[in-house]
Amino acid sequence: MIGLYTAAQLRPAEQQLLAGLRPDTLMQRAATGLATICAGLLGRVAGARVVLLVGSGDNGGDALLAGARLAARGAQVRAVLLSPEGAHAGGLAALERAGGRVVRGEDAGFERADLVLDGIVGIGGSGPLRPPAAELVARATAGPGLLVAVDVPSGVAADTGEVPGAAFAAQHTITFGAVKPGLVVGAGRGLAGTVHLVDIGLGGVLPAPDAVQLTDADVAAHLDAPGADDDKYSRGVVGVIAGSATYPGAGVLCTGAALRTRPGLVRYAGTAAAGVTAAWPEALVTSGRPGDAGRVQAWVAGPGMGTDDDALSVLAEVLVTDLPVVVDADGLTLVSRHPELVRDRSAPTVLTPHDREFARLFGDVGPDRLAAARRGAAELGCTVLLKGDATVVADATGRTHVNATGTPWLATAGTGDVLAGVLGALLATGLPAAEAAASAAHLHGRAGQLAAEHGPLIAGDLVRRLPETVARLRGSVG
Ligand SMILES: NC(=O)C1=CN([C@@H]2O[C@H](COP(=O)(O)OP(=O)(O)OC[C@H]3O[C@@H](n4cnc5c(N)ncnc54)[C@H](O)[C@@H]3O)[C@@H](O)[C@H]2O)[C@@H](O)CC1
Ligand SMILES: [K+]
Repeated sequence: MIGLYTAAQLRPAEQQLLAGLRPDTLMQRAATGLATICAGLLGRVAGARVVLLVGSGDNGGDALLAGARLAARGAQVRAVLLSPEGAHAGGLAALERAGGRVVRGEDAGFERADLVLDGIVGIGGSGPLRPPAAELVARATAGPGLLVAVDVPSGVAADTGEVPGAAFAAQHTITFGAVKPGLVVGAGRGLAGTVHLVDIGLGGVLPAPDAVQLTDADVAAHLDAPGADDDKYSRGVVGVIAGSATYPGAGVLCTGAALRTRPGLVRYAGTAAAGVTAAWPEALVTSGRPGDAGRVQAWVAGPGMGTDDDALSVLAEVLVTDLPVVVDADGLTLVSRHPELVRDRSAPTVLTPHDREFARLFGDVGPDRLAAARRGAAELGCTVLLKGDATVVADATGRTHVNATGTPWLATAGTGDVLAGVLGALLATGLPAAEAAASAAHLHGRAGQLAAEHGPLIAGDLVRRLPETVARLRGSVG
């Protein structure tokens, strides 16, 4: 599990750690890590042209100290100071001692730079990047130099990923102590590039994280192989309500995904029964009501089921049970009209909206996706899986996961139906809703990555790749 930490969580931890250390110890550790990674990215340090963008806080101090280390190894380092009187004095002195030079923006040589290090602002930033910083960023990023951000790309809100104005579009972000949410979610995710974490020794003093990312190993732990005592019922029976006689596709994809994630038993209830059974003879189908399907441990309801009164009565029948339920797609439209169907439940419910569905349920997502998912979850006392470039899962207690897998190729018809089926299968095993939802997003993203290795993907490819994805995840942890 990778913990994501806000500035408000990091600062006291840093203070606590610093209490027993020399005042500049953490900054020196940060700068050493920064210089080492920059050297690795450059390949050859001697003679490399490095430009530092230096703000007046400690983020600029990090850049100056790292620049000093690179200069000491023979790099030609130039520093542009946004506020000459405010620049970190120790960092500036170290840079000059090592042969680095302070220059005006016009003399930075961005057009010939090998690497630009953005130390304008880190976790101390607020609001849109101010005009002089924004102008400097525009010029710096137009050149050929490798774009490396110190701690957080300037202009990205570290806690949320909000990007309210101009920002440094980094190819790499070298972050200290812990990964910040803004590097992995929202608009910030798209500006952070590859994230490198430098350990500055905070491990023992960090509180519980604000949010987490699951790793392959975390998800693999939920995908254990059947034991000798297992039978088709003991692995968790999923019930699927999806698709219609006219449009059976959602039922086929959702049922297939559930079967392929955790083969045991999948039951299907609805008017797409004929299409589903043709595609998946392994599923037990009924064209009747959910109550006719037989016993299940979790329901998935919604993809392609329609939004008329019949669909509403079917959804209501499932939501009055004391079983975990995933509500997706058309089911979300129905819940937005009848939120009490979810609010009044005591069993776990997972809602899986994309942004427009979320807006219908809870109002606009806004720039802070973590806060939005938490808000929705608290409002209806459920788990919200907010789909996106980095899917966010929050439960009613505020526990939050940010997904770390996936590919833009997943933005194609039917992939949501697959996710709903994967999630239903995991929920039926008895996993808590938030774990099931976060694991499903992770697995779905990995299946997408695997399918994309073979070319442009369609949703059916994800279903086909699920067994191999599960095998790879399990294999990755031996
Ligand atoms: N606190 C610690 O113990 C450590 C901090 N470190 C570094 O210190 C950084 C935090 O330092 P600070 O608290 O000094 O804050 P920052 O350096 O992140 O930001 C403060 C500076 O940014 C300016 N600023 C704020 N918003 C701005 C905007 N919208 N446009 C332009 N300028 C803006 C402020 O005027 C101020 O000069 C971290 O991001 C990290 O890089 C690291 O050295 C590791 C240890
Ligand atoms: K920065």
